[in-house]
Amino acid sequence: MQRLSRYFGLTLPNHQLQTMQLDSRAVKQGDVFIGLIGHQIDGRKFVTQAINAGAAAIIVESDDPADHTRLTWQDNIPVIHVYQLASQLSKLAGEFYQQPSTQLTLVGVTGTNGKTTVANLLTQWNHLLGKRSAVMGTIGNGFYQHIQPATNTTGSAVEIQRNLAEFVEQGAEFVAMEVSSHGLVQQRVAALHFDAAVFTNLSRDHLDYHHTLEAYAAAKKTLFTELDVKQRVINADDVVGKQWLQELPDAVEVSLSATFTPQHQQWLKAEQIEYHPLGATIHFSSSWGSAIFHSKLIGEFNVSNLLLATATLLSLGYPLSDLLNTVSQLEGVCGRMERFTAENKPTAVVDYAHTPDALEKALLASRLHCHGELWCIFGCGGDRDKGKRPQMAKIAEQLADKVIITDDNPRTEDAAAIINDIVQGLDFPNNATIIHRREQALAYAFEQAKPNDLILVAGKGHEDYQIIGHTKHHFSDREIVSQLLGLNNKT
Ligand SMILES: CC(=O)N[C@H]1[C@@H](OP(=O)(O)OP(=O)(O)OC[C@H]2O[C@@H](n3ccc(=O)[nH]c3=O)[C@H](O)[C@@H]2O)O[C@H](CO)[C@@H](O)[C@@H]1O[C@H](C)C(=O)N[C@@H](C)C(=O)N[C@H](CCC(=O)O)C(=O)O
Ligand SMILES: Nc1ncnc2c1ncn2[C@@H]1O[C@H](COP(=O)(O)OP(=O)(O)OP(=O)(O)O)[C@@H](O)[C@H]1O
Ligand SMILES: N[C@H](CCC[C@H](N)C(=O)O)C(=O)O
Ligand SMILES: [Mg+2]
Repeated sequence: MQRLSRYFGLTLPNHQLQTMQLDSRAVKQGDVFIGLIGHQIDGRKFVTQAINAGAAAIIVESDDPADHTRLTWQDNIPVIHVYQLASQLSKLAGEFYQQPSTQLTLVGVTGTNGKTTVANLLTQWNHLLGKRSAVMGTIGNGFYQHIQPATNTTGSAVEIQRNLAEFVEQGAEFVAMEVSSHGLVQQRVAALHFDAAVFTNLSRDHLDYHHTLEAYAAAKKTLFTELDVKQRVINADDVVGKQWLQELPDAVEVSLSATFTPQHQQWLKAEQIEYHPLGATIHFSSSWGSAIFHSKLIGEFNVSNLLLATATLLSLGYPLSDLLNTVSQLEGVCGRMERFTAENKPTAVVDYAHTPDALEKALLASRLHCHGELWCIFGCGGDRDKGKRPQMAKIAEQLADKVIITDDNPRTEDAAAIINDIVQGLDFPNNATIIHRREQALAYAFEQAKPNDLILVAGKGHEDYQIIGHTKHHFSDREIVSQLLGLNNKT
């Protein structure tokens, strides 16, 4: 409690507090419950429930500035009222958990696509270099190869500080985390101390939340302009990244283009890239020196992701020779351009492309590795940005030889209505096959495709569920593809 007393300038009982909890249902004896005014629910109505569950202190959001740091009591438990609590929570939780982000190297990764890939590459690379390293993001949170699933890409302000504190306690030296635009707008990372922040790219997504692309870009930008960040690593091939670089003269420029002319002191650019069936050979130069990387990753965008990770580590002082010695051991990330092959069967690539830009990139990358016909199986999530649906259809039709449209987490929407929105983007709707049940769509593709064809299964990547209504049913593209190929359940 002393830390809370100090933080708020209040005299509070001298109890030892346990965990900070945002959800009353998780409160245990000795915890602090935080009652926030949420988007859907007023969390303050759970104070009594939290006290009954054993909360030793309560902090509640107040909409009245005059109420700020007012102390009241309920059943002998102190209740501290805080104006605009949500925006202070990262700082408060940081104080509570003894500023864990200052006790390790923390890298934040933002952008529409590539966050999971770059964050996981950074963590995996640090592991290969012998450092205790953890990750937080879409696939989950935890040390390399010990990742526990998480609800959100970017956890709550409290969860992040708590996870970081646990990582510190378990000896972590390095953590990479995905920073979503929602996380930035909701101040979930506001008081973290980032050693580096990475920007991958910006394209259409989440307009249901941000409404305009400008607001979405502005949300991402705050990581580089408003938060405590030492190194800024920016994709100079991205239109938005290019603009930001003009405003951020200390930022590291990263480009896939040999004709790119660096303007800043720190930079890295590809000189030549060779794509081959099992990966890519990348010749690059940089302000830290030149090298040739042999990588198992496939697709042009993964070269961009890899070079962003490389520039980040170089800017943090990692020797180029260490990176060169380990780069070829880096594995692709679960459900991101993940290839499944069996003799005399079509190749399958399971990928998480669920935006128009990602689908385009995934199809172009697949084409590089496909000798027969290119199949594309995809759908669009319900209760998410509807505008992307016809755009994804158009891209699939233009870049694949065969298109199968199927369900992808219809959630509370009617699956037929979602597919109807998708089909509106097709110039030749009769050429596409519609099969709602995803396992049937996959089975159909594998029946019809020839051994030298490639089937891109897009949209679900690592997900092991199909959300229908509010229910999560077990479902995994990776498992089904493995079964269809007669593989030993590669999951
Ligand atoms: C709309 C939105 O973003 N909501 C986020 C927000 O929730 P909120 O505070 O508004 O929650 P609420 O449901 O109104 O509840 C208010 C409070 O009551 C508490 N409560 C509620 C019930 C109860 O019995 N007891 C109780 O104490 C809740 O714990 C909460 O603190 O803050 C929570 C904590 O940070 C988030 O988990 C939650 O994300 C929801 C689950 C969500 O779906 N968010 C998505 C849109 C999201 O954030 N996505 C991004 C991007 C993904 C991507 O890039 O693809 C992400 O970072 O995951
Ligand atoms: N640098 C990139 N540029 C464009 N597309 C990419 C890039 N990296 C990955 N992709 C595509 O986007 C998909 C999602 O990649 P990844 O999971 O790394 O991104 P993310 O930003 O974490 O996405 P999300 O916000 O959905 O978690 C991949 O499956 C791939 O199709
Ligand atoms: N984290 C993103 C990914 C969606 C992936 C796709 N499978 C879907 O359900 O739309 C979201 O929730 O919008
Ligand atoms: Mg992600």
